[in-house]
Amino acid sequence: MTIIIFIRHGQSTSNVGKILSHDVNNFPLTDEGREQAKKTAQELKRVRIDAIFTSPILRAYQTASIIGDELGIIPVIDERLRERWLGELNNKRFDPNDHWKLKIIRGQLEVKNLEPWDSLKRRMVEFVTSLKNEEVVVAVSHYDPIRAVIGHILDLDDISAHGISIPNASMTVIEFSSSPKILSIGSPVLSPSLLSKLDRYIIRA
Ligand SMILES: O=C(O)[C@@H](CO)OP(=O)(O)O
Repeated sequence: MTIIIFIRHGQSTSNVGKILSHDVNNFPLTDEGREQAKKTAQELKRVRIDAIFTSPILRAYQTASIIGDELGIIPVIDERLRERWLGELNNKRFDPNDHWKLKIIRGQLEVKNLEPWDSLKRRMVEFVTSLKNEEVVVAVSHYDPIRAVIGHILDLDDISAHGISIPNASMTVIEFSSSPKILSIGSPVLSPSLLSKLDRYIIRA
């Protein structure tokens, strides 16, 4: 069994500008995003962390570096954690009140080269199943890829998982075994109930 703590990167300039981007070297963390990452790092100090993996994309890598500095762990880049390939939506603004995904499902929008939901699920599950047993791993990724892990476990398609909220720098904790368990979704803190489930990994309650 492996415990994976998926962390969505801290707030970035792309989030503030409501821009979708799979670019690697654009859209850094904002000052708020750096503070969010530091707060999450303080939470993570409460459990034993064996490794940190991160998406190569700047906002995620910066988040992982802030956490790694606090925990004394050097983050390892893993391409499977990268942002969804957005095709012709890349670097485009989106309106959260008239979401592009709803437009697609209603046949009002077609997006060339958008990475399919099944591809997201496949690469995220490949990442999880490549991890060593009995490890506690931090994985810094993005909104859609983390939703895809939840979608895999709950057997939800992209739109059926649309309402899942994964705030910046939040923790989605998965106990991965032959029957995976979701221990938290988009949580800003490790709650006492969650810590009780991680009791053998706790350093400081
Ligand atoms: O832009 C967003 O809302 C999401 C989409 O997956 O990306 P990120 O988590 O990188 O902000």
